[in-house]
Amino acid sequence: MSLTDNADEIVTRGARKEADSMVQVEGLKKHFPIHEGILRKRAGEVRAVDGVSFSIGEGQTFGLVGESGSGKTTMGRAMLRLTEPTAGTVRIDGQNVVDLSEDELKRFRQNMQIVHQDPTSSLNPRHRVKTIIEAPLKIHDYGDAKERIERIEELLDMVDLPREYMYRHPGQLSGGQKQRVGIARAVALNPKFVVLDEPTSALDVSVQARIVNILQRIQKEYGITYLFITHDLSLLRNVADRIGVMYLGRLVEVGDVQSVFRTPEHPYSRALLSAISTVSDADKQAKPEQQKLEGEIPDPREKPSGCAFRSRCPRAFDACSGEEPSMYELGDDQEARCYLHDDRYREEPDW
Ligand SMILES: Nc1ncnc2c1ncn2[C@@H]1O[C@H](COP(=O)(O)OP(=O)(O)OP(=O)(O)O)[C@@H](O)[C@H]1O
Repeated sequence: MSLTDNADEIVTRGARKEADSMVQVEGLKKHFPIHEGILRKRAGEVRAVDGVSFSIGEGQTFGLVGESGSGKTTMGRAMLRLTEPTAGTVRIDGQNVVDLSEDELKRFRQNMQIVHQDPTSSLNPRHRVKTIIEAPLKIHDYGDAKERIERIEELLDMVDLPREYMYRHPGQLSGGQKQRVGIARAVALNPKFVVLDEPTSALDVSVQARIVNILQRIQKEYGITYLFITHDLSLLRNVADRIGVMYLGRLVEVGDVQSVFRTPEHPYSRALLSAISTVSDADKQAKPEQQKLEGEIPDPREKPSGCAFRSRCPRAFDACSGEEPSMYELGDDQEARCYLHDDRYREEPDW
């Protein structure tokens, strides 16, 4: 265990560890100004994403988990520049997308796509499926009309939809079928990186597994790198290679999925894991004591000083209200932002 209280050191270590990564995020921030009163005067800001760094290996899935309001969607959108980041860099296949001009960004979009949570609002109800899937192909000058139809057929096969569905409107499809159209549209140009923003949470439980299955199959076949955003940690057990746990705009734990499930090293991760019933006995074994997550996530405008989780943390002690803890390296691929891992506080209750 070592204390990494120097930002440069963290960046260097991350870069070395993930030399073959497809996605590298460093110091990403997105702050939203808050305006109040008739004159809409600036009255503060919401630090939705506040200095986040992580990377994703090529063809891998990084699961991003946290309660509602922790900043997951904003992070996914800022990474794709669907909202402009306030600071930081996002490298996708070596290209810092934050640096791209509008024209360059438009071209680069074929490499990075998103699947939205709600397929109903993300598909234009007036357009046929053909028009919806063809849109990115046309924008990026993919072949002639015949080649585009062939590609649409291929994509419908890929998401297990009958080819004749290309002549249907979204209103004639079930929720799961609409989401499959959303996936077909996102992968139409064979992107390198796709953000999956709660891709199954608006769907019936019965169709969720099917959607996950399709996403995994496509990833395997095309080697696509995923950021899988969810508030459902149990979903990530079989889907993610690595996990990032987010709380009030910051990552509090990052690690490979096995390690985080077996031995969650941040009290927040432990609390999230305690709340799910599908943790296996093997996962429970290392840390049998369960912790309940009490209270609500604080208003991000009134973020506690020091460790932001301390207002809800059963293990909080004096140091937690001082400086925010750094990320402590805890294994080959696991780190947690918690003073319980600092040698200076080893006297504290053994958890
Ligand atoms: N356009 C915006 N203007 C101001 N604040 C915003 C904006 N978008 C998001 N926020 C705030 O940023 C914080 C993070 O929101 P975000 O939607 O990214 O969280 P989330 O973890 O994805 O939550 P959910 O699971 O509910 O989607 C919240 O406090 C939210 O109110």
